[in-house]
Amino acid sequence: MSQSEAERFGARFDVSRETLERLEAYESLLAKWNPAINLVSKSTLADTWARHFLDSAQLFDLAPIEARSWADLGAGGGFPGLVIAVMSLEKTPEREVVLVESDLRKSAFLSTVSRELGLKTRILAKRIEELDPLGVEILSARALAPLSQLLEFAERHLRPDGTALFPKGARWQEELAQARESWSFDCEASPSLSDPNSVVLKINGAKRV
Ligand SMILES: C[S@@+](CC[C@H](N)C(=O)[O-])C[C@H]1O[C@@H](n2cnc3c(N)ncnc32)[C@H](O)[C@@H]1O
Repeated sequence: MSQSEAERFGARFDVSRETLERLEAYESLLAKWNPAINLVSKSTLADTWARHFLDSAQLFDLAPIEARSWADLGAGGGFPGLVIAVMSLEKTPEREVVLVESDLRKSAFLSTVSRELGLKTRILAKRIEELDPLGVEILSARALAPLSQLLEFAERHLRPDGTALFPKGARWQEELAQARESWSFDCEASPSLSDPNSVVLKINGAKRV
């Protein structure tokens, strides 16, 4: 862990020392478990704050602070869901973050971090397609599926007035055009803080056309 990275993160997102200590504990657990279960690619592990924490935390500010329910689909090693849960504990403590991850070893990791950090989460070790509708206010998914598929998940799991937040890479415009063939929706694309070619798509009011 680089102290200056944590400090920069703290200043950028205006979070307390306690929140930074929780993220440091998360970083240690990630480094400990990663060789066995490959939660993130080895090449990004040395740069967890920029590649994973910052990239996840940017979604926090795009969601209404009053939202009480958030689900992160295909959470993997906890990005963005666990970072959102850490920030929520300080800033909106009544919020519950549901983490959906079908891989049992990864979901065991999510449960361990969550318990050790005292987070308000619910870990669902199931396939997204097998879940009863979650009815959440905010839905996120990073590196899970093309936008059209994510909108199908949102149709089932997001409240009609809810907001979907999907980080997307360099081909985001192509995915957006393809999704518009089957869906109508409002979409704002915010430039990513972690990669100049990437964006976070904020989607509301998705309906099949
Ligand atoms: C490429 S990883 C991304 C993980 C994390 N969101 C990230 O950005 O680091 C996709 C994750 O989604 C999980 N996954 C894929 N399809 C799923 C499904 N249908 N239901 C639940 N989890 C799924 C995989 O096990 C994997 O951990």
